[in-house]
Amino acid sequence: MHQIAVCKPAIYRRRRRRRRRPNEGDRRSTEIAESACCFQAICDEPFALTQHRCVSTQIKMDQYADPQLKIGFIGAGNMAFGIAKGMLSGNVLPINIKVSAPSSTNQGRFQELGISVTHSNTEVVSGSDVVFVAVKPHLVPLVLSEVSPHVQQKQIIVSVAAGVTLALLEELLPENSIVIRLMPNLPCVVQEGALLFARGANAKQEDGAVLCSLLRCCGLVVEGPEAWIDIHTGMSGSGVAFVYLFAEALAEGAVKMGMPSALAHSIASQTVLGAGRLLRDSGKHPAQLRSDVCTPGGTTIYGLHTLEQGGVRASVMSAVESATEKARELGRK
Ligand SMILES: NC(=O)C1=CN([C@@H]2O[C@H](COP(=O)(O)OP(=O)(O)OC[C@H]3O[C@@H](n4cnc5c(N)ncnc54)[C@H](OP(=O)(O)O)[C@@H]3O)[C@@H](O)[C@H]2O)C=CC1
Ligand SMILES: O=C(O)[C@@H]1CCC=N1
Repeated sequence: MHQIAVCKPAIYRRRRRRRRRPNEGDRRSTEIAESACCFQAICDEPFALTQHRCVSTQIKMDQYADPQLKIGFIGAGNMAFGIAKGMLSGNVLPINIKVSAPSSTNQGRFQELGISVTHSNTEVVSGSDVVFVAVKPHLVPLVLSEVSPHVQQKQIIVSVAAGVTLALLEELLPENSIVIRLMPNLPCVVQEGALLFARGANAKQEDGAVLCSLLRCCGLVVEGPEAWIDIHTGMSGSGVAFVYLFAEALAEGAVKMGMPSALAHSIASQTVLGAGRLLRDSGKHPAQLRSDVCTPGGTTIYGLHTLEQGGVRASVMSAVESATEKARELGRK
């Protein structure tokens, strides 16, 4: 039996809400009741992950983050920025976020959002309720040994580092620390991320709910067993780059056939976006949608035949496999 928290069903994702002020409680509870889109469910079948609307509701979670929560990021790179940007489109306020990094190289874009920055990791940890560890995987032991003396038991420590296991995180932090392992992806920055998290031994359902409430505007947020995190890393964390490669190749094909490059790239990105939205929002299997595009004897089936001859399906499956294996390998180091 897997515990699955689906925080943001696709059906609601398009309804953007303006940022709320802390005391807009009444309107918020009405909206929560209306949308009922953030809940914890117990599902027997992993297939429920694809349903976006779960199955049997057990605990209804607070849909919005506590506006008083203090959020810290250790690391000011691409992923920290993506998550912070996604959070700000919910009801998290920039004054409640602090980011640390050794250099100022990446701090400017956070400052532009009104987020405060520092070079001190311990300052971030000391002032935060939830701390995101967003440094490269090999730096996690160094960073956690530095901040560990400042970690308190009420804090939630969330690592986004590929391959770094809950067991290692728990070993590097004080006993009984609340630890969550999260694998996000870059489209969090445009609120279209796909995020999977697993709770450590001391992280309760409520801690998962707090994380969901913070991430609810980053995209689809799902809880699953830790064994799925490396797979999600290969399919979705890294998978975003596989899709970009496909988009680039689409555009290059069009350039080869004589279309101007800028137009080709613009149409390629819209094609990927449109195909993705239709796939997600229709709930149809990709094979069904593919068939909807194919006229018998028409252009698409000729193109698909060429792709199959090139082994694209096997290549993509192998890409997910090798990225997953690499994540597992990082975890064994
Ligand atoms: N990029 C992605 O799409 C995804 C990344 N991840 C994970 O996110 C994590 C971060 O990746 P990403 O954002 O791409 O990496 P980046 O290289 O963009 O950013 C790394 C950040 O870590 C900072 N840093 C380096 N050393 C320290 C230190 N000792 N203390 C505090 N901060 C430090 C860097 O500082 P400075 O700014 O000074 O260089 C930089 O801001 C990785 O573990 C990765 O596995 C997970 C999913 C997707
Ligand atoms: O390439 C990486 O290692 C990270 C993890 C997933 C996406 N980027």
